[in-house]
Amino acid sequence: MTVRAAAKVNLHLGVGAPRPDGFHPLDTVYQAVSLYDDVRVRPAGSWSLDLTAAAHVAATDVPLDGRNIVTRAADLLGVEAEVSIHKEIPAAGGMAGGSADAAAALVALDRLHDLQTSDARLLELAAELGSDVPFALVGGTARGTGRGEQVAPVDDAGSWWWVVVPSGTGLSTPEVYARFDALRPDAAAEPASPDRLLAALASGEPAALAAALRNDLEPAALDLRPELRDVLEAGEAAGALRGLVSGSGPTCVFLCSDGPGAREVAVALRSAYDVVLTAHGPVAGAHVMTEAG
Ligand SMILES: C[C@](O)(CO)[C@H](O)COP(=O)(O)OP(=O)(O)OC[C@H]1O[C@@H](n2ccc(N)nc2=O)[C@H](O)[C@@H]1O
Ligand SMILES: Nc1ncnc2c1ncn2[C@@H]1O[C@H](COP(=O)(O)OP(=O)(O)OP(=O)(O)O)[C@@H](O)[C@H]1O
Repeated sequence: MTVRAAAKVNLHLGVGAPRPDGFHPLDTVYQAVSLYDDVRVRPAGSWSLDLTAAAHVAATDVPLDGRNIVTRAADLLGVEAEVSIHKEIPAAGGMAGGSADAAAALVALDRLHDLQTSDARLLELAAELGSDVPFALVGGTARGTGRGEQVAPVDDAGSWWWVVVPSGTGLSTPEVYARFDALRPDAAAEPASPDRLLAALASGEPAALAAALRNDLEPAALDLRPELRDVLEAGEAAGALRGLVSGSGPTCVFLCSDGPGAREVAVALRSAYDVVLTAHGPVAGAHVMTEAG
């Protein structure tokens, strides 16, 4: 059986001052977009894991041992399987590729072994694996609070088009949060609320959404990777409504007016950047693709 899970973009990422446990309080709005990883599981008496990746994914740094988040998901469920991951989501790119794999693995292994884990328990296990993993289960467009793991769907009247420019080299999420702390020693305890973004989503208007996009981690990602400013400028010069660093970066995403608009921006950016993808959102959370006998 194969379970598919989508990448995410944070449309709003409000970040507060670090909590005593080191995590940052978030008020974020996630959107699942149409770049997918697939996790295929087969019955087996022992554990095995292999990985393939689309040409645009630099997956050589993804560990295949007990550190892989899919192995950790199987450990939580206490099951064995023969598992293959196929990645189309940029690795360490700020689009929650590892989190998508974890969510897909939870669903796939639960089904394979007929564990009948409740949705509430799957969400708890997801939160143990990582802050972004519960959203990867749920998909669509959702608000995330706590450290990002408490997710609730929000009204989204639009169908939104994105151009995605991954970077050859990933950024470490803890490093980006540490740079946020260094740049913002005065950060308020409470993260910024997404009210304006939520109103824009409900309007369905691309120009309103473009004006409301916000990522508090963007200055930290740009400080670590100044060249991303050029990427953002190039996308906006090519006609995107707005460019934004995705989550902790370094992937840059560009909101466009519609599908043809996104294709036009993508064509223009391909003259300067090796990998330029288009995607739309919102799309579904982790879901079963095939049930092989
Ligand atoms: C940047 C985002 O992708 C935005 O959605 C997420 O906040 C990151 O989520 P994630 O990759 O699932 O992160 P986790 O695996 O939970 O945490 C990795 C590390 O990121 C930092 N971290 C993560 C989430 C959070 N709310 N505050 C943090 O400071 C911590 O240093 C933590 O040790
Ligand atoms: N299945 C997996 N796929 C990708 N990375 C994994 C996986 N398992 C463990 N990792 C490790 O997690 C790190 C972050 O990978 P991931 O692709 O989830 O980052 P990300 O897209 O920046 O995530 P986020 O947006 O949640 O910060 C990688 O550098 C890798 O070492």
